[in-house]
Amino acid sequence: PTATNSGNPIAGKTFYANPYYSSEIVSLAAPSLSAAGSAALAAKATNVAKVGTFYWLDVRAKVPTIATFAKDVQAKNAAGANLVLPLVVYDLPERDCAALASNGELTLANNGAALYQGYIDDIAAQIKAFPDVSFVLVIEPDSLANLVTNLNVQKCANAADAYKTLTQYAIKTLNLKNVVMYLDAGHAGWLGWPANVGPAAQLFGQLYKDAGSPAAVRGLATNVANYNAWSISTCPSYTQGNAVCDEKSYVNSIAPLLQAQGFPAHFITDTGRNGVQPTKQQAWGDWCNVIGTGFGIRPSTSTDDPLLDAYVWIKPGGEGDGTSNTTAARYDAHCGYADALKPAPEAGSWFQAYFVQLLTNANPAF
Ligand SMILES: O=[N+]([O-])c1ccc(O[C@@H]2O[C@H](CO)[C@@H](O[C@@H]3O[C@H](CO)[C@@H](O[C@@H]4O[C@H](CO)[C@@H](O)[C@H](O)[C@H]4O)[C@H](O)[C@H]3O)[C@H](O)[C@H]2O)cc1
Ligand SMILES: [Mg+2]
Repeated sequence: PTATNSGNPIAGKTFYANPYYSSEIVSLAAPSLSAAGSAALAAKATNVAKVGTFYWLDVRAKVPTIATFAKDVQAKNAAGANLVLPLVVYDLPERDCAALASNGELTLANNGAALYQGYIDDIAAQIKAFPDVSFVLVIEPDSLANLVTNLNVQKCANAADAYKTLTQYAIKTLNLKNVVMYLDAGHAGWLGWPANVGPAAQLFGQLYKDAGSPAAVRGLATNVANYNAWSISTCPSYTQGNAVCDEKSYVNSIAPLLQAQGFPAHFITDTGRNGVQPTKQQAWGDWCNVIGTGFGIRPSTSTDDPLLDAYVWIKPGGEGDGTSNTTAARYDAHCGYADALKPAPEAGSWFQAYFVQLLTNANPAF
């Protein structure tokens, strides 16, 4: 494929709305809203349950769920739907190495590399069992991005080689006909800085080539679990110093650098929590449970940029970013900041007040 408009492999597809997220809403959010007398919001909540979000394989125990969802997708597609199954691969040893909130189950000291390869093998086996189902995979949020900016963090420095070799293992093993993969690439406020975008492109390009340029690797995913606009006319104050202040400009600045290295990357961008612009972030690096946010543009493969395959909801809105309990093992100070909604549950757990915030502030509205 040559230019930036080579065929979008997910064009026209709809993202599967998995029953895990819809059950969080139907069994947790809606009843709570009704009990609080917000019948109107409860009704809107059930509409959110129909939106296709990415399902995070954040522990090995969740891998068998793939089969459950894939069977449902098969049935729905047999009945005329045009669904793809969106998943996040997210279990590297020393996960989230520069933070604490999302640290995972695997560590290098406890056989984490071998266990991770087993995790990837299990995912591949599930996918191979459903050759007629198309899978869209986001590979390891917050991993390679941390190798660009946080090698000064001991945990990241120690894990750097493992992150690279295991990511290569993942994209080679998951390089299957019914798979489209996007490597996580942070966001405009992380790797979009002029000082970071070159090293980022170098890292992604090298890894792509070292893995043999896998056909299933379509490009990069941006803004995962973050809040940046896809396209904004006035850069918010907290982005000062970086003209690359939205995801569209980040994508358009990194794409040619990747192309130059033989990586014809295309993109997907997380719009699950970017509906309110500018955000209420006090600093651009504030990432935890940010107040005042809203659901953003709905998932769609109709975009305004040939580089962008789709707007997607990767971080499921309503699942927390990190606990605000200062005594918790995974307590990260970012989740105690003034612009972080409190009290907050552990990362990945249902955060009802946050869901209500996103729903109330949704743009477009529900
Ligand atoms: O003026 N200048 O010239 C200049 C030059 C350089 C500057 O430095 C840049 O400053 C940026 C902040 O502005 C930093 O970006 C932050 O980096 C954090 C990781 O360290 C990210 O945190 C992750 O966020 C994830 C969700 O996105 C969480 O899931 C995950 O748990 C969590 O760890 C933040 O998003 C991201 O915003 C850059 O590293 C840093 O290089 C700054 C100014
Ligand atoms: Mg996180």
